[in-house]
Amino acid sequence: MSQPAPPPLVTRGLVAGYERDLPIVKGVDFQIAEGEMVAILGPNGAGKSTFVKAIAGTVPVFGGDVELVGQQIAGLKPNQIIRRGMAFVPQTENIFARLTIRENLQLAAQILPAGEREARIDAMFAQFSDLAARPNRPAGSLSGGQRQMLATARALLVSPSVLVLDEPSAGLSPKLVGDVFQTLKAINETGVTIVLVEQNVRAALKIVSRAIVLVDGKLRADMAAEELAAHPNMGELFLGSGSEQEVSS
Ligand SMILES: Nc1ncnc2c1ncn2[C@@H]1O[C@H](COP(=O)(O)OP(=O)(O)OP(=O)(O)O)[C@@H](O)[C@H]1O
Repeated sequence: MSQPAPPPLVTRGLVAGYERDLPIVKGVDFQIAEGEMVAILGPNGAGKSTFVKAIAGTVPVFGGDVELVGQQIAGLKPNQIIRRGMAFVPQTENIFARLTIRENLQLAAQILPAGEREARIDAMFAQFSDLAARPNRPAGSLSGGQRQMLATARALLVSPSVLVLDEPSAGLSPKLVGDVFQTLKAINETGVTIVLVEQNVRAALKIVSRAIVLVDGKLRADMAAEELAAHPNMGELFLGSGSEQEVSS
């Protein structure tokens, strides 16, 4: 009998932060199945961004494992992680404002073999019609939603199997949040596994199938999106008050 394929992304006891003696992420176990879309939720300062940055290799990992399709990636550099199939869209500084849309995509495409770059850029223009409409426009002149689309297109250029986004809706109007989330849902439906950090809890729970809640760097809940949305103690879950027990479905 053949072995089942390893999950796209797993963390085991992940400890990470900015100083070794002051960890922000304090031993988080997380797993996502192929094709799943999962939100990382929690109060301000809970360590959500630090968690995904550690997975993406932009914040130091001090302990535990991160596995991408069964391969250990903790401690690798961001570019090595991208080459193994995981792309990360940071919350800020995710595009080059002074460069045009096309130049932004060309820069991201440098990681690909030369012969594949133009075809992948064309594929992104086919997928993101707003970007294709004016490819020579400076990225700095785009609206917040379009910038987020450009940052996402830069990440998708490398055909990742896992896409990780840090607060893709930050700073956007409710209408644009809806547009960005629908685009992410459509990307997920093409088979890309997605992990996203979100503050916009209600909107996020409408597009993901599952969510985890981090409080003070620890896993507080891991449950189906519908169940979390209907949870009678959602406020308590997010504040981390009440029982110190992990809440399970
Ligand atoms: N570059 C940094 N250097 C040192 N500490 C940092 C740095 N970035 C974040 N922190 C600290 O790490 C903790 C967790 O921050 P993090 O941004 O991961 O939380 P978060 O859950 O994403 O919060 P928010 O929703 O407010 O963005 C906070 O106490 C924060 O001050």
